[in-house]
Amino acid sequence: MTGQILVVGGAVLDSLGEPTRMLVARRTAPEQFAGLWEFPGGKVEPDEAPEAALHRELREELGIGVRLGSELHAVTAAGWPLSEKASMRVWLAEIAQGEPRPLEDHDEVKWFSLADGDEALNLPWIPADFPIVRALLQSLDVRSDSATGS
Ligand SMILES: Nc1nc2c([nH]c(=O)n2[C@H]2C[C@H](O)[C@@H](COP(=O)(O)OP(=O)(O)OP(=O)(O)O)O2)c(=O)[nH]1
Repeated sequence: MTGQILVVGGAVLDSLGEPTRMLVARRTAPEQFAGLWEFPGGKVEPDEAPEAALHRELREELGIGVRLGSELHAVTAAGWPLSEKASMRVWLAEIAQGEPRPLEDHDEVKWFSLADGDEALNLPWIPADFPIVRALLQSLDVRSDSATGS
C-alpha cells in the first residue's frame, strides 16, 4: 500500500446511540465530482493520525467538532477503494460542537433520514461511495430495497 493516498470520511449522525439522520455534503470540485454528495472529510497528511485528520477536516470544511464512534468495517485493511491510488476509511461520528455549514469544498450540506435507506441511495453520491453507503446502511440496520445489491 506504499504510496497509496488515504482519505478519511465522517458518517456524521444526529446521534451515535440512536441514529435517525445522517449529514452529507455536496462537493464543488474537481469538475468530475462537483455536484455529487460525499462523506465530508479529506486526505490524511503525512505523519497525521487518521482520526486526527478527520477531526481537522470536519472542523475546516463544516465548522463542527465531533465525537467519533466506531469505524465502519472496510473491505480491505487500507479501507474502501476509491480509485487505483486512493482508499477511504469511514468513522461514525456525532456533532459535539457547532452547526454544520459548507465553509470549504462544498456548496450544500443536508441531513437525510435513515428511516428509509432508499432515500440515501437515491442521492447522486460520488460513484465510489455507493458500496460504502450500502455497508453503512446495513451496519445501522436501515431497511432499503437496494441496500443489499452490489
Ligand atoms: N472527502 C471525501 N472524498 C472522497 C469521497 N469519495 C471519494 O471518492 N473521494 C475522493 C475525492 C478526492 O479525490 C479524494 C479526497 O480528497 P479531498 O479533495 O477531499 O481532500 P482534501 O480536503 O485533503 O483536499 P486537498 O488538500 O487535496 O485539496 O477522495 C468521500 O466520500 N469523501
